[in-house]
Amino acid sequence: MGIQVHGIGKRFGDFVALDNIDLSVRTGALTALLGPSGGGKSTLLRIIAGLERPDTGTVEIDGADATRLAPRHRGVGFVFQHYAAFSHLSVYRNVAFGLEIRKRPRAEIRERVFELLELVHLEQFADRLPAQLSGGQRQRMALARALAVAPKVLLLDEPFGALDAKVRKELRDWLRRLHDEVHVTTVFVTHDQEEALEVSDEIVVINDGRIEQVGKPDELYDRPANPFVMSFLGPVTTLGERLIRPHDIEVFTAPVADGLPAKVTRLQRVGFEVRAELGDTGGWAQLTRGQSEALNLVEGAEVWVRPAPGSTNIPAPRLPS
Ligand SMILES: Nc1ncnc2c1ncn2[C@@H]1O[C@H](COP(=O)(O)OP(=O)(O)OP(=O)(O)O)[C@@H](O)[C@H]1O
Repeated sequence: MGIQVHGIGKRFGDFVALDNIDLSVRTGALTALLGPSGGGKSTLLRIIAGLERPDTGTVEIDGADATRLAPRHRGVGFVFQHYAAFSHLSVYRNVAFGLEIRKRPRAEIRERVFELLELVHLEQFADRLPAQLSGGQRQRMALARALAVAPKVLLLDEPFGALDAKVRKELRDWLRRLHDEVHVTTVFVTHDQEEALEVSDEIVVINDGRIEQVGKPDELYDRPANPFVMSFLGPVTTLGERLIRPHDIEVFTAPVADGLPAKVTRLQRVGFEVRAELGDTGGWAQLTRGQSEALNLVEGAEVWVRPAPGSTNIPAPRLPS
């Protein structure tokens, strides 16, 4: 069940936005569509929502073919980055809106709206206007409104994208807890790898209109399918012919088995970490301040470097010549 996407293709003129996408989203899971800007994440989400028509392929929601259904008949709730609230209606009425147009009994609406406002911690703001809320509170109201009509699927397009870093972080922790309470199948778009790694059950990496990899956050981190996925999830460098994370490079001041000789061409302290540029290898190692001090590292030092045991490293892509 959940969401099944088969053979979805979408062009805008000559530009291929989505190229034959197959994807299965698990019921009840929180799934992130992660990738760089312009990769096709929003287009895929909008096709699932019914806001955009695919050129080819099908969308199945909860076991039923939804490809030709209008958005309101798909049982989906959605929230966008810049949420458009009804500015003249109270928070209560904004959340109640979908239930009112469905002509639900007044007492039922009241009960449901207060249940939702409690869920998003806005019960004391029921009578305020949206303009009297902070950005984070408005996005929580948007989520309550999307959940009001008990959607089978919740679709979120960068819902916290417009907010500052601290509020974003609070909201994503909160989204995770909310999801653990309501368990509605949720797909959210983000270009922020930390957000995806922290919050989601499953991540779909999308780039250039194609899916690069699908997996749980740990699977993607530990076993990236290719250099793109590995470098999109965080900093990478090279060691010999391998692509590796800089904190997975071990540094020694005497020769070690399998160690590559290198010279520290630059030492840069950045907060709690020290970056050691390894001139002749072209890479760099990330150490803690304590590690760097214990090794007495200085610029110009001769060192030996090797991948830490158990670290993830994959063949480095060849640079175009
Ligand atoms: N209506 C449209 N007309 C023409 N091109 C479009 C249209 N919608 C999207 N595109 C193009 O399709 C590509 C994919 O866009 P999409 O918004 O899906 O990417 P995205 O991965 O969500 O990126 P972002 O994070 O920047 O929103 C982009 O190059 C975009 O310019």
